[in-house]
Amino acid sequence: MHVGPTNSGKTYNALKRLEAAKTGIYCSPLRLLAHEIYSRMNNNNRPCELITGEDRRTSPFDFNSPDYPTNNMNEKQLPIISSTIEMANLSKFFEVAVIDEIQMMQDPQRGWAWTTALLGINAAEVHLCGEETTVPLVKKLLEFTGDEIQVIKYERLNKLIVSDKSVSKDYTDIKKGDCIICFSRKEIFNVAAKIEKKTKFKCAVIYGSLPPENRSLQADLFNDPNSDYKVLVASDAIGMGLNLRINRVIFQNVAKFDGTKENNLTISQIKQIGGRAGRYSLTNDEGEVTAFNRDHLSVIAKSMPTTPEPIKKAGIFFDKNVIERFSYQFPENRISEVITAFSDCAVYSNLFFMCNSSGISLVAEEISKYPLTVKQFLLLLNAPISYRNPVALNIALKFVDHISQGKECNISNCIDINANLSNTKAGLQYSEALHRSVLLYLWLSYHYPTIFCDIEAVNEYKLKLESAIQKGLLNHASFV
Ligand SMILES: Nc1ncnc2c1ncn2[C@@H]1O[C@H](COP(=O)(O)OP(=O)(O)OP(=O)(O)O)[C@@H](O)[C@H]1O
Repeated sequence: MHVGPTNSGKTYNALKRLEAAKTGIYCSPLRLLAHEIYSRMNNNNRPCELITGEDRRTSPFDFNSPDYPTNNMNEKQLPIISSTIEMANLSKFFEVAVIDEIQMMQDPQRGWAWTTALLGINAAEVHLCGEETTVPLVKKLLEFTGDEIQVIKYERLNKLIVSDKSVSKDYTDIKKGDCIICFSRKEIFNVAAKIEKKTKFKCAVIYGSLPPENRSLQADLFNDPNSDYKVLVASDAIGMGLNLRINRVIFQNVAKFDGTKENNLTISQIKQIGGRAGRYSLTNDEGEVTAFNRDHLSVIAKSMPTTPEPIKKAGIFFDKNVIERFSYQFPENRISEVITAFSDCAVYSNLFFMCNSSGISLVAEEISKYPLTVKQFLLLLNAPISYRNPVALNIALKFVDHISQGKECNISNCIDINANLSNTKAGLQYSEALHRSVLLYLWLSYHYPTIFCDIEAVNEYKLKLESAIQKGLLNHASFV
């Protein structure tokens, strides 16, 4: 286990070991990070394949070519795999597996994917990277599997300091390399517009519902020393995966609205977000963390040196095959009812918790209106369907309709791909919803290749959407 604070080289060292292995897999928390490792490995002459829900790519090397990469024994290297955690191959044997951000086992929605990989991956050496708070739980779980564990502790590569004074609320103290952390899309655009008005800097923006491709483009704008985008305004979506040239993190707030109420940020969240300042290899200066509000700053100052409580439980989720067998016993009930009953009745040890199935229940409710087989129904419950966004949900249901009828689905059957994509606030939101639909189409194409076979048009449209979203983001000053 490689444990330590953010920016301490945990993943870097685990990946060095993976690169040298004969066979191996990297399990990523994010699609974009899986892509980054895929590109980085192949650029380092280490053949690598990519497997995510939406994308599969072979290594760019030709095995029969004399230039095919070899190891120091002059043997041709088998490709390693870079995969998203949910897609991790649990049946193949690997010499080395790397599971990144292992503390995500405690995530209420996706935690099950880390627990399943930890307990199920078939490798001689498994490298877990993440927070030290996960060590006691991992040790307990490994008592059941009989694995040996070695814990390697890391220190931050760059110094990180907490400012002794807060930043002026009128934004006049904003400097190049600052990153302001806000907790809603609306607030991000408001703050970015004010900073652009009060200072000479332009702002790049990053938030959770932005497609990863656009997050990456915004990160490039901010990282490029020759661009005017010297300031970043972002949500906590920057906590994982992106390498950013941030010198100073400024918290706009230390509480986050969850849809019903405001929750104070946890110590672990404050450390993870604050730790993004002063990323080693991008900025060699020390990082700094501060806030606009003095009370917020004292919360941050208390949190940064504090060790968070160890995590106590790992997420689990039901197995599709079990639900399928269950559902045959209750032919009178809808599958959504079977799932709810299963979640309510499941008994498990206190080392685990059942991941939140409310999103799945909403999707189940919507798709139960279509004549699907049990297998189709259960597969769709795992699909990335955006049930909260009416535009994306409506398109998803058109896809479901095609599946239920076994009818070929061209993207233009479900989306007007020739319609203008505007760069207004509403236009940006609309393009973001369409992008989610396109990703769903690609996800479905791997499960129903004869129904969702319009791949070339979809990939072309995906690029068009990313370009429209980028234009919308550059126009953010007009949103407020
Ligand atoms: N020995 C090294 N030589 C060169 N660069 C390094 C070295 N160790 C780490 N880095 C670079 O420092 C940065 C942070 O490293 P890494 O991503 O491994 O940190 P981490 O501890 O996994 O942090 P996080 O949890 O925030 O991802 C990366 O850009 C990485 O490439």
